[in-house]
Amino acid sequence: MCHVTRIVVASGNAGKLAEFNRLLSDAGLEFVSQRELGVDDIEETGLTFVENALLKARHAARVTGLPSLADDSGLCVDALDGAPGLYSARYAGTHGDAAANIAKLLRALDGVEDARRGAYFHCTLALLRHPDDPRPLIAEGEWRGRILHAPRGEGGFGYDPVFLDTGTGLTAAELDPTTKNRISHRGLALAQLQHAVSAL
Ligand SMILES: O=c1nc[nH]c2c1ncn2[C@H]1C[C@H](O)[C@@H](COP(=O)(O)OP(=O)(O)OP(=O)(O)O)O1
Ligand SMILES: [Mg+2]
Repeated sequence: MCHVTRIVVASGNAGKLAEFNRLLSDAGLEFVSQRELGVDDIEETGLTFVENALLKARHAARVTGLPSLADDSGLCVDALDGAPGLYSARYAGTHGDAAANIAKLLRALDGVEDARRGAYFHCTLALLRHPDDPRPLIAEGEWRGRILHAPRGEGGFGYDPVFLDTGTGLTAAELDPTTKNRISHRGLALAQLQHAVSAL
């Protein structure tokens, strides 16, 4: 007998889902995206990453009856006092318009020298065993780098083409997916939850 635990990944972001699929290829677990199960995106009304991650995870768990994993993440730029941060997905107005978000970010940093273009990606993950789980598992990760003056690379999603990983000298969009997962905010956060996810 083989018992397969299904977990809903509470995200509508195809880039995140691809990264989760690669990270979560453990035997005995089946990860299903919320869209495949007919779960719609909800409004992210929280004022913190953790609140938004919990809102998304709870909604997906409630609709599907499955344990759920949600990710709330963003890019925090030093010279912009942490903006776009929590509002990264809707920075330029339309939710998830990466090209417009990048254009707005590069405009906001126009004339700022390299030494002052530091930034980090933040990721908060929330894992709920059921919608009313009173002790959700939370994990966080950060990835420091620098914002370039123009996009570079074809991989990844979101702000990846303008985010330089100073360790490798490559943008997040130039890194191969396995390397990005090993060093990224999302990969680091998920490493903390792996054990709990496997024990579900
Ligand atoms: O590794 C990353 N590489 C590039 N950009 C990234 C990354 N991680 C987060 N980001 C950006 C994309 C989006 O502008 C925002 C997340 O917003 P966030 O609300 O968490 O996700 P989302 O709305 O795209 O999908 P969903 O809420 O359904 O999971 O930060
Ligand atoms: Mg979102």
